[in-house]
Amino acid sequence: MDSLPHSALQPLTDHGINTTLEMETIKKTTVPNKREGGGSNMKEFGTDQQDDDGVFLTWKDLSVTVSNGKRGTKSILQDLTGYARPGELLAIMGPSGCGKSTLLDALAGRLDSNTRQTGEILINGRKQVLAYGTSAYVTQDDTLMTTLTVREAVYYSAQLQLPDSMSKSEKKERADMTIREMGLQDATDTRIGGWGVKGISGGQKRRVSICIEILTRTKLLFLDEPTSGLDSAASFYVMSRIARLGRRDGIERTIVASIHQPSTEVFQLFHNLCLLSSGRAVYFGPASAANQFFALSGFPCPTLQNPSDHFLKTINKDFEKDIEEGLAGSAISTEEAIEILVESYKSSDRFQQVPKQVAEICKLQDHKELETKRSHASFLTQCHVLTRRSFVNMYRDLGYYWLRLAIYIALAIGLGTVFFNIGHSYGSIQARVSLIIFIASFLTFMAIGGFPSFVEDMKIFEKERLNGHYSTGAFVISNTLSAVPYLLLVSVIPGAIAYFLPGLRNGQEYFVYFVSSLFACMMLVESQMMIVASIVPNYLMGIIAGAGIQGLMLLVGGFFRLPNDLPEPLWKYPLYEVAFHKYAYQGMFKNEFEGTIFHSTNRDGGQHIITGEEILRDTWQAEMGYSKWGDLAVLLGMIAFYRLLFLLIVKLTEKVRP
Ligand SMILES: Nc1ncnc2c1ncn2[C@@H]1O[C@H](COP(=O)(O)OP(=O)(O)OP(=O)(O)O)[C@@H](O)[C@H]1O
Repeated sequence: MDSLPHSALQPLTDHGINTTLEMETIKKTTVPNKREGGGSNMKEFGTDQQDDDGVFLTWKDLSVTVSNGKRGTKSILQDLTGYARPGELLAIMGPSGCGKSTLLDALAGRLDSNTRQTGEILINGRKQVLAYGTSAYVTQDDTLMTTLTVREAVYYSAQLQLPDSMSKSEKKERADMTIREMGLQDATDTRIGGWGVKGISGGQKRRVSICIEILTRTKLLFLDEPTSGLDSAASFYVMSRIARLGRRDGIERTIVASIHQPSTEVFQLFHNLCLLSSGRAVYFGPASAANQFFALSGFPCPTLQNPSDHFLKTINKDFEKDIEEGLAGSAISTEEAIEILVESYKSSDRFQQVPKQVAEICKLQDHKELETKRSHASFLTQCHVLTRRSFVNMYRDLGYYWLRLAIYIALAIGLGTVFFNIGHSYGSIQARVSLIIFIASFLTFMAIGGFPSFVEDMKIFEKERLNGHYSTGAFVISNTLSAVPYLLLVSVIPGAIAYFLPGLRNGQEYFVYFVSSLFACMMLVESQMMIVASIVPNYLMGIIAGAGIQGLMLLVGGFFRLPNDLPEPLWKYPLYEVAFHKYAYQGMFKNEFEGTIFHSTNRDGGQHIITGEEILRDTWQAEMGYSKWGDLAVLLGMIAFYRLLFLLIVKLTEKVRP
């Protein structure tokens, strides 16, 4: 369990407000008349009708099913009807696996593609898509850049999400204020940490995730278990600040949160409660009336028991025996208890009122269409901030480039030693070719080693992109720019060792070409791996798929089987033509051999001369119609092509997402 540092509790006492008083204040300020919102009369919506900037979210007969293969379909949500209104906090509660996250996903338009949704979800009475950036969603898992400190993570995010009209200092102030609001002031300079590197605690990560999503104060906020990993005091402070957001700066925000185990104090912050059991509604209505509903249905909350604990205990059928015993001598099973509650809810006035309220919300004519574009940082700012963030991440993540640099140096020293001073004899031709092939194939092949780190980047990108933090174009550009210095480093240093120790062709121009070609190949492999990551976002499968693609290209690159010997359908056309190895090998061969002469002495003492052009044309069947710079240009063109393809795939995925 994460414990909140003492100073994190200070803001309340700093302002001379005690906990109870603050709760009262929250209730008074954020809970207008509609706190008792069970009634269906239109007066109830009076204030909201005037506030046409708020977001009314309604759902009617919402069902979600998932295909269970041959076993048919499994129902996750069944005929749910409800609403969430501006200035209010709707809590979704229920036992684990009852469908809370699925309901949130459905409302946020993020259901998995293997699910099927029926029923109607309306925003401000209209069917409209929640465009990127019009809502924020704090997901259950904390996908954060582990190498950054808390301050950096929130500050970079503020720079990305807040508009250019805000000054840098204002953005910084907003970030600092949000960090303080979430009680993270003592952890600001601690790295988030992740696999293998301990950083902040799980509960603190949860709060960093919330910080990042509440920075822009979107009008619609979804939170999936915002208090998981938090102790009861931290849960209360976090939830009270979230509740306060509902009516901050004179703007009413709609907040929907799934929550597992609210304390009595936290429960009192909820305006409405949606209680689910196995995807069915057990109760929907004012949170304050839920206790009475349970009592009237024959399940009164025992004195001194937290009502939310009582609700969950009554409807949790995962641990049948314990619950039965827990039902204070009651002879009925949990299944029966749930049936009684569901029927009791269906026959209640409240159940009749909910669709009426939904209809009334939908009838309101003056609701604006949801803003489709939120004001962001400009594209240039996004590129700049993302490049800086990515550069810092690559610098601090040993697995991204540093480990590769160390291994490349070791390999280059190995190569330099094995091929040390190959000389200029006829026999050195074979050694030169072998050395070049090893460098252009194996060293570039190892560029897939950065894949796991890139997959982590992709996860963060996907989460941030779904919440509309920045554009896909900015991500691709920044990822390309931030990688350049590191790729230069891993191609120049090991490249120089592997070039000069064996004594490859003398001359600055030749070395520059060699290193440029190595750099282009590494970047190309990374670009191909980006595409793999966008299709197979899983380490192991991605590395296997990536290695398979590289292996195939290596096979048809024109060395292991000469170009004219490759079978024409498929292997020569198109694979040989699209394999980057063809251009890498031919470019590096031309760089090494074009314009050179090698002498050999026969057994009888006769001299034999072979030119570099003959080696290229006759031995390696290189295409001599264009220069080595043409090969390099093809490699650079391929980098651009693969990066654009990645952009296209991500954009298409966004389009086909439900
Ligand atoms: N895309 C999916 N494919 C298959 N099953 C799914 C899918 N989405 C949800 N489910 C199933 O639906 C049920 C509800 O899942 P959901 O994540 O909504 O529950 P939850 O109430 O949020 O649980 P928890 O509180 O433990 O997070 C689970 O049994 C889950 O396995």
